[in-house]
Amino acid sequence: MVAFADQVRRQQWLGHTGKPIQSIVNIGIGGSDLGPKMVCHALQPLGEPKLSMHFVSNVDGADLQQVLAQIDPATTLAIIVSKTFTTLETMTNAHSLRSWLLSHGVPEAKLGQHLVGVSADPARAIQLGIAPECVFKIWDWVGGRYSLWSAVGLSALLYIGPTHFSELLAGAAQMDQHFREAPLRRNLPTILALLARDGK
Ligand SMILES: O=P(O)(O)OC[C@H]1O[C@](O)(CO)[C@@H](O)[C@@H]1O
Repeated sequence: MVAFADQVRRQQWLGHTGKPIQSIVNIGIGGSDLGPKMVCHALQPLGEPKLSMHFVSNVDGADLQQVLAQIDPATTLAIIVSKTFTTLETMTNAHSLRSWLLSHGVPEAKLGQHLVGVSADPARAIQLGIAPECVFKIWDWVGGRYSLWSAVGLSALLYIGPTHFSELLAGAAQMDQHFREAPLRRNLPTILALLARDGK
């Protein structure tokens, strides 16, 4: 995943016309959308300025159309993120985006340069035309709401780069440890949960 991200970030991963990737479109919903979207938003100052990031989750076609109006198929990389690769909203948007690429000049044989997948079920991703080596695997035991820390974080990795992404993972591991060990009155996730409850 890091080798792939490095290639895209160094402008060595080329679209079908030989131009480097400039736009990343993350297609997913729930945990396959919100985590990476939040990281890209929150860590924008660390983001790669040559990449514009887009997130599509709504099955209402207006969501996807708004993004397609801003990007060039020749320089677009779509990441289809779905643990199951069966989620209706994500599959609908993935098929629409695939058709848009094909109808805007991307030859079927070169779709692999514009489409990658993240899934616990790589065979389903390959059926969509994604090259086997471009399917990044999520472990079965990763729950959707925590999946940012797995391959679902690919768009965040592309945007903030491997060094910052490793720091993000290390920070999460540190917080896991703090949650397990800190006394309740100083336990940050516990305090946040209590504040959220009181806020209701
Ligand atoms: O990643 P998938 O399989 O497309 O599922 C999308 C989301 O739907 C849920 O299964 C339920 O909302 C979440 O856990 C998950 O993040």
